[in-house]
This record gives sequence, structure tokens and C-alpha cells, in this order.
Amino acid sequence: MISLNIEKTFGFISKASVAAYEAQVKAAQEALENGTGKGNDFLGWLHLPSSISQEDLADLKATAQVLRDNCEVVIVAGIGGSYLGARAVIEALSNSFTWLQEKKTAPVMIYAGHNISEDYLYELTEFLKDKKFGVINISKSGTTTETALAFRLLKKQCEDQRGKEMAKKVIVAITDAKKGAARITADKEGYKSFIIPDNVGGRFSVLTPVGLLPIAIAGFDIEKLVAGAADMEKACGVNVPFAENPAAQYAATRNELYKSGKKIEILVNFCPKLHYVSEWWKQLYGESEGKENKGIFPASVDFSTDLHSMGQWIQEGERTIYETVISVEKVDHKLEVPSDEANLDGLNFLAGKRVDEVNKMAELGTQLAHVDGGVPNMRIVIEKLDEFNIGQLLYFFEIGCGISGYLLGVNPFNQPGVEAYKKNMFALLNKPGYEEESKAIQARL
Ligand SMILES: O=P(O)(O)OC[C@H]1O[C@H](O)[C@H](O)[C@@H](O)[C@@H]1O
Repeated sequence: MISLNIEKTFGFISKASVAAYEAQVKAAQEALENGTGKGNDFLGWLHLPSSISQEDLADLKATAQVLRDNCEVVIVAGIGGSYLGARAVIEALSNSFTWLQEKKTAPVMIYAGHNISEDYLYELTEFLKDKKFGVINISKSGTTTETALAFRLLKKQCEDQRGKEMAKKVIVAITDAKKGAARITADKEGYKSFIIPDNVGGRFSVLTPVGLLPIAIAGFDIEKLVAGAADMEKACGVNVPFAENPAAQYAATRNELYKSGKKIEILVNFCPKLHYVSEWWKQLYGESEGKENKGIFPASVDFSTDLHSMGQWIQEGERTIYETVISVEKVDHKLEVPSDEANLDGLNFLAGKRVDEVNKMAELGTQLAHVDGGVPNMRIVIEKLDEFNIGQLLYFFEIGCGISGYLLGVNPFNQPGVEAYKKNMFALLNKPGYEEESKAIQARL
């Protein structure tokens, strides 16, 4: 079970000030539960874990098996909420060198449609030339340029390389039930498709087919992932007392820190496999809260790596930050530091110790140093990196985000600001329908 420790924020904010959020948090939880708050048409994620059926999972697993049987490589084409959740889970659970291993137990998962780099796409299509590959085209709106562009290239290559019939088998669409170009293409081509429910926004969609299908293809147990999330759904339920509800505590603490001038939350890990969990978290909190000229800026670092790059800033830079550390209790493997007679590197004081013990002391030492340096610290402890625990972590952050957004007073479920760059890009590229905008933008250049 995930636990949250906020003790090391109390030198900066008081225990009483966090406790004072109880009523407000309760109101936020009830607004979520009763669908009476802002953005209430996007609450499909709230009870998603407990409502996923065995049939849903069986359908996903069957499709995953088709791709596993027919592909050496699977491209997950999507951006933002349409790829980060899958990537976060897959990378957290995979061997760090999985794509370099000779004997593969699952297709190699590659991501595309999340940038517009010509070199990235060229190099990808080159790499795929002699590969049996499949594609999952993931886009809720079905109109996102980055993803649509990559999919256009990949679809053509897949059909040319593998033939129309096989392409039909190994291309899957995950999109809206009715709207958007991805839906039209999937229906016309006869692709297997899954629906992203209307009331689940992209950044909350990891437990829909958006995340579950790629995760199943990569060989992970989606049943356990969902079970972990469902467990957290209970642990963070509206009837759980404030002091015992980790998501309520997290939401209250971060809002109080924000009020006290801590404008930046840095999500910290000591395990590189969690890098994409942080990327997923940044979208979740950034898009949900960064609006109306307010919102905590979500940042992230991978320690101890970034202690050697960002550590100086965190220790002694502007005191507007706090840290939330994801601490993994148990590692999967055992590796001891060997003893060396010559001891030229002076490391014999570590001989016989587990590498993880060194890492844990780095973690503890960092926490104490940063708190001494004026950085409040929260700790989320998860038992280990497996499907159940990751499922818990995902839902913890989702519900924490819903509550936190309501405490902040914004609509956590829209993202109007994301359209500004798209409008300009379409105007600059002379997209039909943008004639006026094109003229106006040209006049500014
Ligand atoms: O799934 P899609 O409709 O392609 O959207 C993909 C992503 O891009 C959008 O611009 C939004 O800002 C994100 O919230 C979304 O997750």
C-alpha cells in the first residue's frame, strides 16, 4: 500500500494549517463524487478502476495477443495523455535494457506521434524497414497533428511492407466513439478499435484502452494494474477520514505549500525507470492546474543522476520549490558491491553492501540536506515496482489532482491554453479554414 509522509513539510507550514483543509477537501471530494464541480462532464476516471469489467480486459488481452503474435515491434502513436501513461507504466515495469536483449519475450515498444522531428520519423521508418511491425493509433480527438502525421507515414509503410491484409490485423485504433479522422479511418479500413470514453480526458486515460492495450502488448498484467488502482480508489474514497486519506493529505499539503510561496513542485525519483511516471505526472498536474494565471509548476528530476546537475539549484537556488519523492521500498534484484584487495578507488567501506543500500542512503542524505537547505519534502513510499503498486500510484495521483484542482479553484479537466500554439501553427501552414488567421499572423512576421 502506498503511504504518504508529510512530516518534513512541517518546518515550513504548520500541521494545523494542513489540518485546516479538512472541510475544503471534503467539499472538493463531494463535488467530484456528486458531479457538481467545474468540468463535471469529465469525471469518467473517478470510478473507472472499479468499473472495468472482465470482458473489457479479455478483449484487450485478445487484441494484445494478436499484436504479440504478429509483431517484433509495436509503435504507440500518440501524444500527451495518449502516450505518457502507457510509456510510464511500461518503462517502470520493464528491464532497463529490454530493447537490447537478444531473446525477446514481447514486441519492442517504440513511441511516435509525440513530436514533429523529421529526423526522428525518418530514422524510425528506416529502422522499421526490415521489421514486422504493428501500430496503435491513439488519439482521443483523432485530429492531433503530431499523431496524425506519424500515423499517415506508419500506415503507408505497414501496408507497403506487410500487405493490406496483415496491416489490417496489426493496426489498432484507440479513439472517440464517433468523432475525428482516426475513427473514420479505423471504420473505413476495418481496424480493430477501442473507444476512449467521452467523459475521460486524455491525461486521465491511462486505465482506458489508451494505456491498457500497449501495456498488455508489452507483456504486463493489466488485471493487477487495474486491481491496484481499484484498491487506491477505495483508500482515497470520499468516506475515508481526511487524516487517513493519502490523496486528501497530498492535495491539502501541496495547496498549503503553494500558498506559502512554494510555486514549484519537483517530483523526485531514485530509480530511472520512473522517469516517465514523472512525465505523465507533469502533464496530469500541469494541464489540470496551470490556468487563470495560477497553479504549481510541476517539474521533475531523476536522482541521484540530477543531483550532479540540478542539485546545486535545489540546494541553494530561489526558495520557491518543494520536493515530492517517490521512494521504492524493495528492488527486484540483488547486487552487492565487491571487495577489492587493492582498494584503489577507496570503496571498500561499501564492500558487501547492497547497491540499493547505497542508493537509500543517498536518498536519506538528500532529503536531510534539502530540508536543511529550505526545501519542504513529501515522501510517497511504494513497496516495489510491480503492476499492483504502479496501479495504486496512478490512481493516487489522479484523485489527488482532482481534489487539488478544486482546492485551487480551477476547472482541472479542461486545457484551453493548449489551443493557442495549434491555432498559430495551422495559420502559418495555411490550413484550410484558417484563412483569416493566416493573414493576421503573416502581418505580424
Ligand atoms: O488524444 P488526442 O486528442 O490526440 O490529444 C493528445 C493530447 O494533446 C492535446 O493537445 C491536449 O493538450 C492533451 O490533453 C492531450 O492528451
